[in-house]
Amino acid sequence: MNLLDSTDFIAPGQAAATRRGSLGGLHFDNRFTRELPGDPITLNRRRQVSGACYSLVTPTVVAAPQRVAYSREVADLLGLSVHTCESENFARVFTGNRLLPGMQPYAMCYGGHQFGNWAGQLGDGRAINLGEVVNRDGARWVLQLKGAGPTPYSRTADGLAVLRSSVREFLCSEAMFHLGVPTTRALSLTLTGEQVERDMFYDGHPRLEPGAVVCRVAPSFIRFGSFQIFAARGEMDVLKQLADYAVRTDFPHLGEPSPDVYLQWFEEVCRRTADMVVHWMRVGFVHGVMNTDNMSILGLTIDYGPYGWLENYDPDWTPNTTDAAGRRYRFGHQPAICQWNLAQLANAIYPLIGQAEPLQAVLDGYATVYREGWQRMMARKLGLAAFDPHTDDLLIAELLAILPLAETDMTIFFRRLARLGANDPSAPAAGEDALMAPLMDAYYVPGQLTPALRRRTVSWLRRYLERAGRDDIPHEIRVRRMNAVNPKYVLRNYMAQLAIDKAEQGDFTLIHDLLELLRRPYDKQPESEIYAAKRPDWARHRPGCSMLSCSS
Ligand SMILES: Nc1ncnc2c1ncn2[C@@H]1O[C@H](COP(=O)(O)OP(=O)(O)OP(=O)(O)O)[C@@H](O)[C@H]1O
Ligand SMILES: [Mg+2]
Repeated sequence: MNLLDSTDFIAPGQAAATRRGSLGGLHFDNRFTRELPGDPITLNRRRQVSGACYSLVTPTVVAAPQRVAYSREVADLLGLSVHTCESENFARVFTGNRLLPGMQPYAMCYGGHQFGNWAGQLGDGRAINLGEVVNRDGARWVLQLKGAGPTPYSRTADGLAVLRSSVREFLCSEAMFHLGVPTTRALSLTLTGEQVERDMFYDGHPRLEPGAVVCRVAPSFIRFGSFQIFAARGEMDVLKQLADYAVRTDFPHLGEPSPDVYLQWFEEVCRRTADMVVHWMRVGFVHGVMNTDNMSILGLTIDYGPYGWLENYDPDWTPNTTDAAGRRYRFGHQPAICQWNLAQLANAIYPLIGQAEPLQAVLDGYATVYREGWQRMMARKLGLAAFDPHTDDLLIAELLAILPLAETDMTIFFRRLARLGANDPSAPAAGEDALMAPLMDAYYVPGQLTPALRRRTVSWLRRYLERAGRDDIPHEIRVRRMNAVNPKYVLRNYMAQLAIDKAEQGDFTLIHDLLELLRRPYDKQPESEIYAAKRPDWARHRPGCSMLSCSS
């Protein structure tokens, strides 16, 4: 039987499907709702929800579900065939119009610090979890619709998402995965057939935009703020239940929960978070809204809102106009913000451990874990065999001091470094023009590369080549290694915007093309060379390309 035959569906509002078991390949096992306390009130009304990790809520039925795109890798993870993904029912299920037996939709309760201030209860205001699929390998994947209608946590907002932000979320989740960055995944992008009003820059110019839903997929969507809310309310029993659940479900290798295991768990969360942000720094990703409600307990990148990609290397850049004044979430500040967020998580779980010192020690350890991870990563970007503290701290510091002095495309610059002949003993002695030639495409404004800056850059290149030459790695191997960590293609801000512009006209081809391109971000793809080039000039100041807001 086809998995998504209409006979397999029940409409929202009909009796909730409580039947567990497999259905044409999708096997639901809803451990989160089964094991954790739920909200006894099932009325979908905005309110404070106490003593509960979730509220049962049904996605809002929409007018005309239409599939825009899906990720075949994520479909495969879940065991969904191409035939199923291209069926009409697929769009109905993944906009929330139809529930499959075994699904039990719910919104999660969480709180969070937003821009450094405690915001109280936030929760899934527009995300609705459909259920947990256990796939053929026994792996657990939670399916979550973003933009599926209001929930008790919607506060003053509408519970919806627009095509613009959903294209960005869909493409970037998958692009990040293929870059090797820990992330939530995206199964599908669908249109609802309804219009949603948004004031993109909060400046009194609302417009109607097409409504859309992304189906996200992750082993868990638990956030730092999921623990904070219970600690803040003094609901210690729920805090403990959630922590025990998280340890048992997602960190089973740590053993049965105990104060010591909670500490080890926190240490692992610190390590995973450090690993995630090292990857962000490697590929030039700026999250844009690193509030504690947007931090995954699994160390996954979550919430692709006003994110952006560093084009010219500028550690002070933030894509988020809402953050323009304080630049709290600027590129260079992300590792420190992770530590600040981890400190909030430590505060929240402190009652489970009862001792501040060991928590503080783990938190302090984050700085070391991050630094070492960053050093290894930078050494790889430069094609060095290993980070040598005697020389490489200064070498890298000088490079990062030079890059912002002229607008220099980060992605192109690092990718092109591999073209320099680091194994050739005569390379450092090459003339200035020969040394600079592979890098010239990275400069946005030729005039900014003054003779003094050019001399300084050349002198750094010579130093770098001498240092790299000492490693004695064959050229082809060095190039291969560098090309495996320095992407050729990233989702440049303007590329997502072009895909949005077309999609809003009903043309989804660029979404499909970019999804395809970004499946192989490290490979040469000659037919797509244009996307490996610098951001075009028209995109320099265009909204959506250089500045974004939280409006989505
Ligand atoms: N249109 C909306 N309707 C209802 N709630 C919303 C809406 N937009 C954001 N929220 C809620 O506001 C809070 C902060 O929003 P934020 O922009 O971090 O999240 P988000 O983009 O909706 O979702 P997520 O973190 O799940 O990716 C969250 O509780 C979120 O659910
Ligand atoms: Mg969020």
